[in-house]
Amino acid sequence: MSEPIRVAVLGASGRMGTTTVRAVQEADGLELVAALDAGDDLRSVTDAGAQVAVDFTVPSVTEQNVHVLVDAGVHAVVGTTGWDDASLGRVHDHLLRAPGVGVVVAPNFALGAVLAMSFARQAARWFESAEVVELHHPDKVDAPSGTARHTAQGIAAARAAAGLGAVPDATTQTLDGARGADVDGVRVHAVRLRGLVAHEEILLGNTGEMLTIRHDSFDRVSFMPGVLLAVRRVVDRPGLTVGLEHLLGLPA
Ligand SMILES: NC(=O)C1=CN([C@@H]2O[C@H](COP(=O)(O)OP(=O)(O)OC[C@H]3O[C@@H](n4cnc5c(N)ncnc54)[C@H](OP(=O)(O)O)[C@@H]3O)[C@@H](O)[C@H]2O)C=CC1
Ligand SMILES: O=C(O)C1=N[C@H](C(=O)O)C[C@H](O)C1
Repeated sequence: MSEPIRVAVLGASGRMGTTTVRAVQEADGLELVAALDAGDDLRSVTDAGAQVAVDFTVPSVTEQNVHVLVDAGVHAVVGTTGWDDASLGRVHDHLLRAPGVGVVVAPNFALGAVLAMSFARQAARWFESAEVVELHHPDKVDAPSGTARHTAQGIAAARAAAGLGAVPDATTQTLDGARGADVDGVRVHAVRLRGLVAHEEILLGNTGEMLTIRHDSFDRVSFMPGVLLAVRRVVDRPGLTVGLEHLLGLPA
């Protein structure tokens, strides 16, 4: 039998961190060797001999964590939000100087959410209108969600590739925020409600019809199959991968 993959979890006491620690401990072929929280020294990841670190921390520290891990030759699986083209570009460039090291950044590890985003990209070219509504627990610190941004970017790219123009919208008078955030021309709305975990609705409209694509994470265990898949794959996937769709063989 092959040796287990040695895994560290960053943000281990958080909502996702605690679920990830449990999932790694229960997974075949993985061994939890370090669990770090705010204030812990990242050197304990390498001291513990971790091959892969999973980051579920906070947007303000996740990029710096990844650079430290890459310098140490540790593969990274990142679920923390807050990434943009500039921060992803810096990690991409860093990885060119660290051959063999892999980083997977995924805004959502729930298989249904990744499929919903893929379906939305596939459908987007056939609809005049598109808007995204994300709904989360009120303890979430960022809005809109990383998933909603990724969804809107995918829809916008599909619309552009199909030669569609701007989404129709006659609004000229509005309260600030009433039409949500503009992500590449696609409106994104964020709801924060006690009782929710993580939910998204993608609304696609034509005259006389609407297609709704909805995904619900009712429990954080929904993210774990995707996290474990990424941990197992990242060790043989050098460079930067953005989005779990690439590991599931879905069209990007
Ligand atoms: N990709 C995906 O599928 C998913 C992504 N997420 C994202 O994951 C992130 C975490 O979410 P969630 O678990 O709900 O948030 P929490 O606030 O529950 O957890 C974050 C944890 O990170 C800790 N932390 C802060 N700074 C550091 C640091 N420098 N090193 C190590 N740990 C640190 C915090 O500690 P302290 O509280 O002491 O500051 C806290 O325990 C968010 O960005 C969220 O959007 C969430 C769900 C799914
Ligand atoms: O903070 C959360 O809870 C979640 N964050 C991620 C995001 O911002 O997209 C993934 C999921 O929506 C849960």
